[in-house]
Amino acid sequence: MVDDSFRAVYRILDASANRANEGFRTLEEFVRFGLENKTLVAAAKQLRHDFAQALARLPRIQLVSARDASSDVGASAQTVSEYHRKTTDSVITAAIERVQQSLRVLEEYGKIVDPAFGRDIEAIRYRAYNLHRDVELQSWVGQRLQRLADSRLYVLIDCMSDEEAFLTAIRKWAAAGVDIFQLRDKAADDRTLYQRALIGAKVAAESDALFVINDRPDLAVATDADGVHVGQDELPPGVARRLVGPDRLVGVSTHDLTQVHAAIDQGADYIGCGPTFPGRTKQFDSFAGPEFLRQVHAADKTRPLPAFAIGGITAENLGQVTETGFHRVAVSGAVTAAADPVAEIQRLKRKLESGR
Ligand SMILES: Cc1ncc(COP(=O)(O)OP(=O)(O)O)c(N)n1
Ligand SMILES: Cc1ncsc1CCOP(=O)(O)O
Ligand SMILES: [Mg+2]
Repeated sequence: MVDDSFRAVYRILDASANRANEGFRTLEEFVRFGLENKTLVAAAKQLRHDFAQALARLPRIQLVSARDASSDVGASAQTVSEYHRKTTDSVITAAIERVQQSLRVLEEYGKIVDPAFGRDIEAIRYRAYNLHRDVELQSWVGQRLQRLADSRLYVLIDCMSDEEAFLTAIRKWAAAGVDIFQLRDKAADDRTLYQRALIGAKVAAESDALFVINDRPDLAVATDADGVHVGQDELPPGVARRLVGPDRLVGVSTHDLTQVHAAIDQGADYIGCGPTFPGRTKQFDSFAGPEFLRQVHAADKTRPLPAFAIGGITAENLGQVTETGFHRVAVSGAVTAAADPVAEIQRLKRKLESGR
């Protein structure tokens, strides 16, 4: 029979142990079947195993004897939010919170029964914090990579006349179908770039569009942008990666297949391929043209990598791009200089999605 003075403690430990186990398993299923990340699966399994080892210090028969789910006054106290899970991210967040809260309860009340148990659970709790960090980062970068894979229309924008015009354009153009924005403004000072990028990253995130900074990994990190785009004259992709970290995107400009393969080897998440046609935003002495696009599309190695044709692309010449096999484009003047940018965005998007 359970000593009444300990009965409440045993019930608390029993409930928290079950809740933590359920949370660990919920996380592990996402890491295994959602992220398909072997390293994280191994870490999650090991943590769950070590947690079970720590629980073995508790008098199990006492915990089970004290269990009385039918008289649990907390069982009927539900919050509305616990029945709402919109995405796997919200499931993961709830599971992480459940594990962390349960481990803290086990640690504090477990010390009453066995101080060594409290110490074991404290160590498990800190390992759980790190695992949760890695799962959330992987999940966030996973989302960015998925949105990148789904992207078709990429628009390069400058700082525009003021913050309001900048913010309004991003909001309206994202709603019209822009998948990725890149802030590229060679005339702007750092403070202006920084302030616009803070706004752009936030507004783009609200609209499910990605927001990338041209040339500057430091600004991408400082403004929590989704990534950075570097050309052949900027920092090498591997260095940009070191600066922005594993959970942001690194895009690389390419003008021939050698540069394409180098970009892939250095960990690019996507490539820009051009310049394709003469345009108004940047002048070139020569053009890689549609032939380069055909080469990239035909090269097996580039298969999985999102590639955006760039340079003088408009709705009028888009057909010359899509017939090479490309179905992603990066444009600037076609949208920013259009009389009706929203209509132009919709026109480009329709053509990209229809393939003609
Ligand atoms: C998507 C995309 N592709 C290519 C470029 C060109 O980048 P880069 O060669 O570094 O030239 P600048 O844009 O820095 O003048 C790009 N910006 N975006
Ligand atoms: C930055 C850059 N790099 C290659 S072409 C280009 C400019 C793209 O702008 P537009 O679409 O107006 O030619
Ligand atoms: Mg550049």
